[in-house]
Amino acid sequence: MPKIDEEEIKRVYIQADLLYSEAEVEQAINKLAALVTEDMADKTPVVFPVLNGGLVVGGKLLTKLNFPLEAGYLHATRYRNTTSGHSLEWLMKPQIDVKGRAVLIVDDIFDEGITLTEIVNYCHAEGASEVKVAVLVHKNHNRTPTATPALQADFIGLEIEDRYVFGYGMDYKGYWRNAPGIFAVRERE
Ligand SMILES: O=P(O)(O)OC[C@H]1O[C@H](OP(=O)(O)OP(=O)(O)O)[C@H](O)[C@@H]1O
Ligand code: HPA
Repeated sequence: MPKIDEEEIKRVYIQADLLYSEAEVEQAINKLAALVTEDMADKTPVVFPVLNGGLVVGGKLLTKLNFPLEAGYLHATRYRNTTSGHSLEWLMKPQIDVKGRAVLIVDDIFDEGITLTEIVNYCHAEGASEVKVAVLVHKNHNRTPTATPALQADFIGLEIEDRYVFGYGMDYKGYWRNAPGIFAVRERE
């Protein structure tokens, strides 16, 4: 395990640009809850936050969904605590049977969409009757690989520009998932 550069981790936080304050993010989670409730309140869904990044928004969203649902989790990673994506590695597949069920996947960020595409395809292959996706943040860019089917998130909290971000579950090299807001890493000048 390479030793972490604590100075770099602290510097990145100090120099980062705040894109959305804690209050703005909390408001976005309330909006997500309203959108999900309107669509799924009568479907007794199974809700799976995607660990690690979906831990914060998943937990915050769950207590705002005031209708019958089952909550589990799944764990998949593509960036492995770096700032660029690779192939998806499953660390834990859903442990609740999704056959014939409406499923809600909750994640922190839709970037290239590869992670959520694979998870949605997996749930469909396991027999889910429908699979919806809620993300706290959607990143705007044109980098999506052409091989990726054009999955769209069904419920989006906030739109962000094409910068590497952290906070509210999103990490910078494994750190700052706890940052109280959404911050963009400052590019080197
Ligand atoms: O749209 P994509 O380009 O596929 O990227 C989005 C995914 O990347 C992050 O997970 P990561 O692989 O970093 O694992 P983590 O959740 O443990 O941070 C994030 O939590 C999303 O799940
Ligand atoms: O900008 C990002 N930040 C944190 N995690 C991510 N996973 C994909 N894109 C990002």
